[in-house]
Amino acid sequence: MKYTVVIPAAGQGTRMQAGQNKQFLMLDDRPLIIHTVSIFENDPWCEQMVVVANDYETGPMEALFQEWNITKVETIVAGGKERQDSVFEGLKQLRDSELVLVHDGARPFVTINHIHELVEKAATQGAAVLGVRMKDTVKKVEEGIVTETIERSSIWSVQTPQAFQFPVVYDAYCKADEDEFKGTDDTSLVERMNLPVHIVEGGYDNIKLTTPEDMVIAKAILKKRKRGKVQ
Ligand SMILES: Nc1ccn([C@@H]2O[C@H](COP(=O)(O)OP(=O)(O)OP(=O)(O)O)[C@@H](O)[C@H]2O)c(=O)n1
Ligand SMILES: C[C@](O)(CO)[C@H](O)COP(=O)(O)O
Repeated sequence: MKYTVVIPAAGQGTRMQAGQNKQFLMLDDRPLIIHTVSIFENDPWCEQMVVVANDYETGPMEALFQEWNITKVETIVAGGKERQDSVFEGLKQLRDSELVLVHDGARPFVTINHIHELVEKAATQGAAVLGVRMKDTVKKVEEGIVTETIERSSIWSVQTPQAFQFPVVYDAYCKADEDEFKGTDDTSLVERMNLPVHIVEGGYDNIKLTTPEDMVIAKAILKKRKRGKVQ
C-alpha cells in the first residue's frame, strides 16, 4: 500500500520556550524534524513527503534534509498562521494523491506498525486517526468549579498521523476554509462533513513535543528504544 504524508513543521514552538522553532532542537544526535521525517524515509509504503515550514526556514530545512540524506521530501512549502492553514498549504500540493497522511513534525515516535494499521483503515473507510484511551479521570470545569465528571470509557486522546482518502480530506479542508471554521486537528474537519472517522489504537509513546518537560520524556523514550524495547 502506498501513501503520501504532509508534515506540518511551521509552528513557533512558543510553549517549548526554546527561543526557536522546536523542529530544530537537538534530540540525541539529530534535530527533532530529522527524527520525524526519518520514520517516513524508512517506511517502504511512503512514496513522498511534503514538509510545511515557516517561509524563512525553508532554506535551513532543505539543508538539513540534504545533510541527513532525506530523499523523499519532494516539496517544502511555506506554512500559514495556524496549523490548519499550514496543512491546507501542504494538501494543495497533492492533487493526484490517493491516500494521504498528516503527521506533526513534532511527533518523532510513531511506529511503522501503527502507521500501517492506520493506512489500511483509511484505505477502506475514508478517514482514520491514531489515538489512545484516556487514562485520567476527565472533568468539565466552568469558572473554576467542576460541573461534570465525564464517562471515561468513550474518551480518547488523539494523535497524528491522521489518514485519509485524498478527496475526503481535501474537500473537508476547502469547506472549513469557506466557512472560516478552525479545528485543532484534521479529522475534526471531516467529522463536520458528517463522514465517519475511524479510530486506530496507537501507543502512549507517540507524544507531541510541546513543553520543556516533553524533551525529558523524549530522551527517556529514545533511551528505551535504543535498548531494543520498541513499544
Ligand atoms: N502555524 C503552524 C502551527 C503549527 N504547525 C505545526 O503543527 C504541529 C503541531 O503544532 P504545535 O505542537 O502546537 O507546535 P507549535 O505551533 O510550534 O507550538 P506552540 O503552539 O507552542 O507555539 C507542529 O509540528 C508545528 O510545527 C504548523 O505547521 N504551522
Ligand atoms: C493535531 C494534534 O496533534 C492532535 O493531538 C494537535 O491537536 C495539534 O496541536 P495543538 O497542541 O492542539 O496545538
